[in-house]
Amino acid sequence: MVRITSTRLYLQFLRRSPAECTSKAIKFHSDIKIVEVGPRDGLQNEPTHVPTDIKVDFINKLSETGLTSIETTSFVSPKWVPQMGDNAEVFKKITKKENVDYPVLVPNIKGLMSALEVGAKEVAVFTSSSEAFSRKNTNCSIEEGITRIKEIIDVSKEYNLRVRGYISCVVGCPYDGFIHPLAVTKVATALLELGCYEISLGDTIGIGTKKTIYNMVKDILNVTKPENLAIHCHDTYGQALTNICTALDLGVKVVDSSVSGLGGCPYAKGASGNVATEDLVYMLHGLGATTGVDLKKLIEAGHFISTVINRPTASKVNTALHSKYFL
Ligand SMILES: CC(C)(COP(=O)([O-])OP(=O)([O-])OC[C@H]1O[C@@H](n2cnc3c(N)ncnc32)[C@H](O)[C@@H]1OP(=O)([O-])[O-])[C@@H](O)C(=O)NCCC(=O)NCCSC(=O)C[C@@](C)(O)CC(=O)[O-]
Repeated sequence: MVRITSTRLYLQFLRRSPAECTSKAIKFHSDIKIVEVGPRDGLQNEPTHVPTDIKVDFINKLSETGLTSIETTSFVSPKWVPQMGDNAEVFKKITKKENVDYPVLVPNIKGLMSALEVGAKEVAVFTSSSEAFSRKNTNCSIEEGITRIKEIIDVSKEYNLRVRGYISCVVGCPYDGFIHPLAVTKVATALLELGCYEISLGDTIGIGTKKTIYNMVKDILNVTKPENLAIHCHDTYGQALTNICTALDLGVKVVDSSVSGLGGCPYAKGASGNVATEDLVYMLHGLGATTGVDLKKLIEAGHFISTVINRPTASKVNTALHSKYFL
């Protein structure tokens, strides 16, 4: 807590405009891009099957909120993640808006080919900074995973596809425990060298704190600029917003989130959803940042999906504002 020791200092403090009291990074980077991962990261772990048309309606509603990137589905093995088994149908059926990107997650060349067939323009590849998680999630080592990613990127270049890279377990792993920042920097360097335009740093089990997130991002900034990074925080321990602010303070300007806080990873038992997009937008707007997102429409989309999957929203902002806006 700041202790004000003299009346003069106290008066100076009171005279500061609200903008001066905001996070450093927000002042320097007022445009924050949100990558909505609810339809993919959010729904992939849902135990009951969500009908394709519901997924399509959900994505269409998200497309109307002002979000500019919506991760739509994943072209992974349906044996591993059955919920994403209707990937092609979902992708083909959604109404694509010109100013919105619809990236899809792919684990290998087979997934990439399916994504190309339906006309995806951007793919996301994924690996981990933890060896054990890599094996659980993709049945291969980190090194083998990076070889698969190289194959994906080589083909993607021929088709002018943008490739975003995810790294999971950037501060901790459910199997390997604490992850050293150097392990993350090593994988991030490899993905950037291969040609990923952005690396999304995933705190898969939401175990990060201000300190561990700071140390991890700071270390990666030895090899790349903040413009090449995104932060992806699950909220298992309620630290997501704080951790996101920590990354923003270091210059990161892209944040992943899931409307209504949907989600969890099928290979990280107990991991809860991503930070809720509604909570993120509320926080960013409160800091004076621009996101282009209409909070009211977002709340409606979050309420829609929570209702159809029969799950209370994990967004505090949605809980607080839904009745005010809609009842
Ligand atoms: C990578 C594999 C495929 C390896 O799985 P495998 O079993 O080693 O692969 P395989 O090559 O032996 O294939 C097994 C079967 O899957 C099929 N197959 C193989 N590939 C595909 C494909 N692309 N699309 C459709 N089918 C596929 C393949 O054809 C074969 O079918 P069969 O001959 O038995 O009938 C598997 O482990 C997999 O799909 N893993 C994905 C797991 C996943 O989706 N996890 C969640 C996403 S990552 C995440 O959530 C974290 C993140 C990104 O959000 C960030 C964070 O929070 O940390």
